[in-house]
Amino acid sequence: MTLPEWFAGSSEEAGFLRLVLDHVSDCLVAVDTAGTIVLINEPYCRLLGGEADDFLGRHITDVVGPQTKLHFVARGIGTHVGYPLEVRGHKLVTKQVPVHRDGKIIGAVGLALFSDYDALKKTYSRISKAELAIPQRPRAWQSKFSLNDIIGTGELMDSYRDAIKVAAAYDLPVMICGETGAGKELAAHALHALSDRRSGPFVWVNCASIPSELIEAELFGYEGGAFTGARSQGKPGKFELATGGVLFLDEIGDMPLALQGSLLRVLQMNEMVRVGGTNPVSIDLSIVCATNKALLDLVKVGRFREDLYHRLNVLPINVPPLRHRNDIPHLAECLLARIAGRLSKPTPNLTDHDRNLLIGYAWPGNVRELENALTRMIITGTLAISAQEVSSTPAEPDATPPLKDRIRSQTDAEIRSALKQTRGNRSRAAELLGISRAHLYRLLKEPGAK
Ligand SMILES: Nc1ncnc2c1ncn2[C@@H]1O[C@H](COP(=O)(O)OP(=O)(O)OP(=O)(O)O)[C@@H](O)[C@H]1O
Repeated sequence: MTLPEWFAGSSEEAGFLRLVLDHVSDCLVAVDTAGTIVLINEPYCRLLGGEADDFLGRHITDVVGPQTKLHFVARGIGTHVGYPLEVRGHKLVTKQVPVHRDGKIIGAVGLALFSDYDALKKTYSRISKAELAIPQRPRAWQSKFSLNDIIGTGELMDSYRDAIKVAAAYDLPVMICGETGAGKELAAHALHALSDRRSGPFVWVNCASIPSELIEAELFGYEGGAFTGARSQGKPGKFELATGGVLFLDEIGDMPLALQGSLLRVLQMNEMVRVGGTNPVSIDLSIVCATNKALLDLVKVGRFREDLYHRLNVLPINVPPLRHRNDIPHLAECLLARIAGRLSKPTPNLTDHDRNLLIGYAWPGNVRELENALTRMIITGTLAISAQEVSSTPAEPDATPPLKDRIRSQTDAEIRSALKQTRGNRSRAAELLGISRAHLYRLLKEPGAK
């Protein structure tokens, strides 16, 4: 390469830079503000069919043709990225940008991004295929709430929050039980936000709201043309979308029996096949389920598979119903401020009468019902709860042991049963529990394990 004075120094750096430019397989040319070629690398010389000395010192339009814009760019007139340029029969896609020194334009550099359109087409097709292969992760698949969003004071709420923290610390299936509106979905979001999988997606499915004939495709995805109406390029299911994160199966008690069998197989094998597909895809996610039904009762009447129940119910979280909580006025005050803020209204104060109403009512719809009553209060100015629904004595909290202890004993029971079934074979017991062997060993070594 023949070089301009300012580039032709004999320092090691200048030599190295010259070598780099010659080794770059893309064509590169630089001009000064007059459009005169001051630098040209080997690949461009090869493409033009000459030596650098044949081109240096000549105007760029003489060498590559009148369609180039590089001499304009060198005078500060524009920048061109992805500019198509035909040079001696070669169809290039180029980038032409000005070169600045001390804030002044001193020339321009032209670089071929692609040396022919075929190379561009091939690259485009590779990118498209790679994009199709990567499951798209829309921003929507994120947890929206954290532990801080769970309002509540007192022992009952502390042990409920502890149960979420414990569940978030393990990569084990979690079963969240609680009445409607008590906060099961909120707990699932908080769990994901606390877990090691928080940077992965949080994908939710409501098993009760998807028609049973569609739920399999919704969960496991489908290949193109798997059924009438299927998208031609297929679609990833919720399992694939949740890769690396948490899959939240809400209302698990409403999952059709046939699908329960498929789900169990997927959890046992740790891999799934899309509907209409043949290739198994391995899965890497945590399962969190929620139910407001007594699953064991469903098991007894044959509406929920017992084996699936045991596989999913490894770490239970019981969300307390509102009537068992002794912090209702505090919760109501916090919610009033939150809802009033959202509605851009002043926050009303609770009177003693309001507090008594709140404490005395049974709240069958739990926190959701409370939120609705408070929203109406902000709008109408009065807290209206139907008098006949207010009981004379507030409900007492259950005298159950702390949730942490219940989780521990539940985990122990599951492990004991698995070890019994496998006659003490820990590898097989781990398999049966759907956890790794190392995980089982960790659980067995934990303080309090029986
Ligand atoms: N401890 C809490 N602090 C603040 N808000 C809460 C709390 N618990 C529940 N909520 C709010 O109550 C509403 C109902 O909660 P969520 O949807 O989590 O209940 P759910 O148990 O999943 O109900 P469902 O069974 O009907 O689906 C939501 O707006 C949620 O943010």
